[in-house]
Amino acid sequence: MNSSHSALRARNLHFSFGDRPALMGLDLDLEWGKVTAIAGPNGAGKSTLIEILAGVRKADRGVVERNDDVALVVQRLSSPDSLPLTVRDVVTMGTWGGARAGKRSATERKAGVSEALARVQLTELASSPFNALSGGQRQRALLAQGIARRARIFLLDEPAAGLDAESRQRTRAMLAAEAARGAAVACVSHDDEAIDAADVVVRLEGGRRVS
Ligand SMILES: Nc1ncnc2c1ncn2[C@@H]1O[C@H](COP(=O)(O)OP(=O)(O)OP(=O)(O)O)[C@@H](O)[C@H]1O
Repeated sequence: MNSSHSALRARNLHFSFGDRPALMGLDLDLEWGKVTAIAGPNGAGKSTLIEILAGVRKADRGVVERNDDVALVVQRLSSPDSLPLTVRDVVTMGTWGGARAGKRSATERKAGVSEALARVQLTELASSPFNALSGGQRQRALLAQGIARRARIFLLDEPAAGLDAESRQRTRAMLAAEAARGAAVACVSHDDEAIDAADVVVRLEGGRRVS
């Protein structure tokens, strides 16, 4: 296999919490232009996998090869009350780092932030406090942060509960749009609709990939 063809390639991932194995030898490829749903029962290892793919948790064994910047959209993030951030602030943070950040002028960055806000339909809430957003809106703001950074790999840990059907549907449409632009998207999905809508479905059970 030529690894340069996939956006992300993971091989033989192992991870344990103490003596409790969470991932046991998992292989995964994420392809450009595709949405991959990561499905499976509670405790199967989905969140652990997403964190290892994103690089915020290190596998005990195995390798992850990432062929572009990764945007990680986690569950239930909030900003500290002592550091009030607007939605625009959160999206602007996306322009601070990343492989492509340094090459842009301040004007280009501002335009990139506005475009990212528009792509996730949050333009009207740009000046609102991030903590005042609903769970689904926060998720979209973090997605916009990745878009502003021009990340091309999006990893989402979708909460099992707490988002209404309309909100999930909106996020799903936005992820499909990013994939249509060529991004590689992986999303932990709990509902059948999201799993049915994905281009690729990866199922975990007890820390192993079963399909
Ligand atoms: N911080 C932790 N300390 C100890 N064990 C943990 C920790 N986080 C997860 N685990 C265990 O690791 C295994 C995998 O958990 P993980 O959260 O990755 O599963 P999941 O598929 O995302 O579950 P859910 O659908 O409930 O979010 C489970 O057995 C879980 O109990």
